[in-house]
Amino acid sequence: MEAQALVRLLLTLAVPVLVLLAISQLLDSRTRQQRSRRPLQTTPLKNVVINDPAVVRRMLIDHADAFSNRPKAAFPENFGGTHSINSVPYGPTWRALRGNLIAGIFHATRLGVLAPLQREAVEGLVAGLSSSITGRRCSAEAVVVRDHLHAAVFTLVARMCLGDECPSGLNEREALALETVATLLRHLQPAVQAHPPHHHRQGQATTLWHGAGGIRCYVDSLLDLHVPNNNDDVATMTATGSKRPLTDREMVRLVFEFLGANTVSVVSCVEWTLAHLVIHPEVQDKLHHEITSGSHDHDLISGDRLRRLPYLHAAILESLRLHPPVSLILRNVDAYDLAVLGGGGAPATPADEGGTRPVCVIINVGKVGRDRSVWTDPSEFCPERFLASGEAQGVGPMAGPKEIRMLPFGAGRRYCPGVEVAMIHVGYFLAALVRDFEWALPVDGHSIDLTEKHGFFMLMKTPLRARVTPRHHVC
Ligand code: HEM
Repeated sequence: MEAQALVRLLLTLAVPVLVLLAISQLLDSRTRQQRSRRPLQTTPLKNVVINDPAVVRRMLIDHADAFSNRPKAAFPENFGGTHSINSVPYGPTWRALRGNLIAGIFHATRLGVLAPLQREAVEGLVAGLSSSITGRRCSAEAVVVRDHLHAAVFTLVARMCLGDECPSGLNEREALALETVATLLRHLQPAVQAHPPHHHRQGQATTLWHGAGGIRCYVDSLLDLHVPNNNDDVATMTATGSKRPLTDREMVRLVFEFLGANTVSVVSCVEWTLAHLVIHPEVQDKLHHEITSGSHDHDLISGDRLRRLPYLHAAILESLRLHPPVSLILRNVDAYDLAVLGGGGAPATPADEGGTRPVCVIINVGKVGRDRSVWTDPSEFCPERFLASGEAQGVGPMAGPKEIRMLPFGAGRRYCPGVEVAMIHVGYFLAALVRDFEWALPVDGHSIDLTEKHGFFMLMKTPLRARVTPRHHVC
């Protein structure tokens, strides 16, 4: 069966399966409720919140060895003992999985190959938004942009993950259905493991999982990957002993991580930035001027052109400073290591003297970005601070080794491996949305609600509603 047909079939199947899943979830949650009445047997982990940028830098960068693991409690779902890059303990397996993502998929030399997929996703977003505006009853009606954005970003990410035969131009429903299929895969893991589809092993992949147009997708890289059997040799980070391919269950978990980490974080950042552009029309005008001056439409969708848009870059950084999509950074450390750095308060003895006790360090990324001792008027949205002669000239998305002023992508060994691709994707989507549409407050008197909704990702509590007017004929 052709890959495209297979994906369409999956999308069609998703609806009835969803109903079944909802029922099983309901039954499941009842069982969980019953179980939750029993007392918990686990010892609670002590939480220590640290938001001082200087201490954060000492921990994550100077003492990276001791601060390279996340607490297990942060990953409560039972994935059958498998790990994502996020959850795997620091060691050779982590290095193999992370190295595969960075070198195999996100390497600078490979990012250019993604340009056609990125262009299609951006064009799909503009077309979708245009047709929803055309369908409005009156021109003053406000549009909720998040669903459009989510569909466009997810389509792009699904194609990076599953291959370029994954259909482009998914509408919101299809994107949601495909995402549901990914979620279902997670739920169906036991069945997948009982009947592993070995036909996709050793280069005999199904067309769905292999891109035919020269774009090596994430699943291809996972099929070829071998991970060490032993993840314990942290001292040398070399795998002693043999290597093995990933199990299907492990692949499902990694695919699920790729789809999730790649989508919502980018949607969140674009939506927050647009919200500030609605509140600050003068910033939007400046941005529009930068994006359109001296460019033809197609110039926009190129990495080269994006790099020559400093004000766009500054607006994205300012948005990430104020509203980091991943708002908490967690580390599992020994109380002694923390006490040595002056955190946690309680005196501790080294682990080898029997005094070990794990502590969960929580870094609030938003608080670091709004620290009054570091930023002038920290709550103000002011992209100019990141331009030449601004107070944050030279500050980028990655936390610097000498000083941390903000850390939207984390710091130290476990910093976000998607930082470059995320900045490119946010830039592409924002540039197209500002180039083609004017964003304004709704005329029905609603203002923009900047309340944050905290979860694994930090989104706007009330999705952005704005009056969106095409700047020219964009369909
Ligand atoms: C605006 C977009 C994004 C933001 C703000 C963001 C932020 C973060 C943050 C704060 C962390 C934790 C870092 C730490 O603990 O020090 C993280 C980890 C991670 N992110 Fe992202 N991320 C974004 C996009 C992406 C993308 C596009 C991917 C691609 C798959 C990705 C994959 C990951 C992975 C795999 C980890 C775990 C890394 C490890 O433990 O070694 N992220 N991200």
